[in-house]
Amino acid sequence: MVLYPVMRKLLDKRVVLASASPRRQEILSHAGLRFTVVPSKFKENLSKASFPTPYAYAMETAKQKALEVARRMHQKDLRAPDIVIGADTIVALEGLILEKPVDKTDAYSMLSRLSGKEHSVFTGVAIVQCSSQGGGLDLDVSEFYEETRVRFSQLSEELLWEYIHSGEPLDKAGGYGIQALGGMLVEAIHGDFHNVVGFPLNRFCKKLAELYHPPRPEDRPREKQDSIPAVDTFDRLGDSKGAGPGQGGARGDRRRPQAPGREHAKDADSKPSVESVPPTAVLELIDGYKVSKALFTACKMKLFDLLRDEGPLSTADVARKIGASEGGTGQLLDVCAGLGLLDKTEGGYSNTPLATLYLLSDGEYSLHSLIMIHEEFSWPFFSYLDFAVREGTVQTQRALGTAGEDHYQECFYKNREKKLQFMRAMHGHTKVAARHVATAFDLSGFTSACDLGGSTGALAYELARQYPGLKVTIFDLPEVIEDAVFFKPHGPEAGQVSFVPGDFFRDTLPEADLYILSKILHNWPDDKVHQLLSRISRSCKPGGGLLLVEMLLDEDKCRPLPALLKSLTMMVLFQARERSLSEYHILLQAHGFTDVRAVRTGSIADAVLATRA
Ligand SMILES: Cc1cn([C@H]2C[C@H](O)[C@@H](COP(=O)(O)OP(=O)(O)OP(=O)(O)O)O2)c(=O)[nH]c1=O
Repeated sequence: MVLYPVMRKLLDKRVVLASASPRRQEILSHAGLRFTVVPSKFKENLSKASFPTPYAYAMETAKQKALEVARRMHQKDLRAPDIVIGADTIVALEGLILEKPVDKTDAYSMLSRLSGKEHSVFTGVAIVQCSSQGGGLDLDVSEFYEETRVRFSQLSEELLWEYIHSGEPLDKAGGYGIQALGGMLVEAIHGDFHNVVGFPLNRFCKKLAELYHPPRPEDRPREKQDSIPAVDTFDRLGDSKGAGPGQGGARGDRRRPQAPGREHAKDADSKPSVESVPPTAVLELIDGYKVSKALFTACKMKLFDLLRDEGPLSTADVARKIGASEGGTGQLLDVCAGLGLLDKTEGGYSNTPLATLYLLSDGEYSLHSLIMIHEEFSWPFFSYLDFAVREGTVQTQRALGTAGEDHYQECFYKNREKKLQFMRAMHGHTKVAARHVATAFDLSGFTSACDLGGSTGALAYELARQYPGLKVTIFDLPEVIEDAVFFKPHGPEAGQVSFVPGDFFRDTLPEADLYILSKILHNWPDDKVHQLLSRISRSCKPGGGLLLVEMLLDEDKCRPLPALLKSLTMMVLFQARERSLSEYHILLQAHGFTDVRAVRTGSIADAVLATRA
């Protein structure tokens, strides 16, 4: 769907694939991309230990591969290509990164490790846009990664050696090729097959669509030629001269995103015109609320559940089953198809993987309850955004028709059904990013953790899975704890997690080496935030840790857009907000925490770790 417009945009560009991998060449040429192959000479020898996650390593290697080619071509030709694409595929198992085996013995050691277990295949991709002006080279890097989970069956020694002797493992990450003989070793795969073979085509197309069709105001950050340390520390952020922390520091030259029209406005000679600054971006902004409302409505009508259970279904069937008009249902279904949530074929409508993963009401990573909270609570509060901005107060009276003091209670704990909906919403939202957060830092030095406001335990159970030596206590309101049992997993990690009822503003906090505040600080106004941090600071022993899980704003507070919108939501609902790393640093320092580090996980929540001085 996005392919054609994107590929058309690339037709007049010099595209280079910085990879010797025949698989990548094949995947991209089958997708209709025209490109030249220039294998990268970058030595894949970055220190793995310096990356907090395997995918951070893969993304950085991909970026360095692409940058090496862009610079080399620029030096040689004095004209770099328009776009250089780099990729790096790795296999990750139990914290270990496996690349291509060096010999048969190495292949044996890799494959026997993978036998009978599930592992992740990560491909990091870098898209480097080059422009050479006045002899200089300006590079603009966009990166992403994709993860596919692969489960191997139990491999006998005989099969293992026969496979190794076939010669297939040697030029492949993890020592196998799923696309050929190695496919016989694989019991199950969850995610994009092409990603395992070396290139996540689907994500790549979406990324291109984001970059080229149409240009969006919240364009990705621009990078100069320096590399990105995966962990931001405040000290590093503060290095840059004349810029706020974060600009020109750890994340390179992150210039302001250029909204269409901004660059024209700067140029006094060229007056913006409808031709040079088309209105597409504004029209898209106008339509934003329609997109949200279409999603809310489809979820409210449980269309995705219906199509999972009985699909593919025609418009008439769907309309009949949900008791709605055929005309309206057809339009809603088509919009969902246009949004990439449904596939429409001659056989009828069915869910796309995106809908299957996130929009079913009972999926493991379901965001259905979260969507319903937005429909029922955020939507009415946002209707009074102008009042909230003007008056600087929460618009409970206008939005809910009540003047309740504690509208958090009002919204989410009104009755058991609402409370469970809220808990399910938080559960799905936390679960999506839980693994990214749990592995953002090496927390193996901690033996006890206390997740304050940890609700259903979505993060606690993931921490327990990642750190078998860690005991996690969830400290939350009694009414939350009494229903947390519904979310308990069946695995051994359940035994590492316990629940203590209490109010973190009033009751004594349980003892722990590591305190966790996951999406808590953004719920409260500043005075409450200080009150809570001061209580944690008093309970935390010197050397203990505090892990914050929030969406980090960039230092200029103009990016990333999801964090900005989240912040606006927190303002409208609670007169609260999201913060930048330097703001957290100041807060944490004021309460006796030092060594503040952050990892932007690339998922829907980032992680900040600090140590009690
Ligand atoms: C897991 C797996 C990997 N692979 C391949 C994809 C990649 O080519 C390779 C991982 O090595 P990479 O270092 O990512 O790529 P490469 O060395 O082949 O090419 P270049 O560095 O020039 O870009 O493993 C498969 O073909 N099938 C598989 O199932």
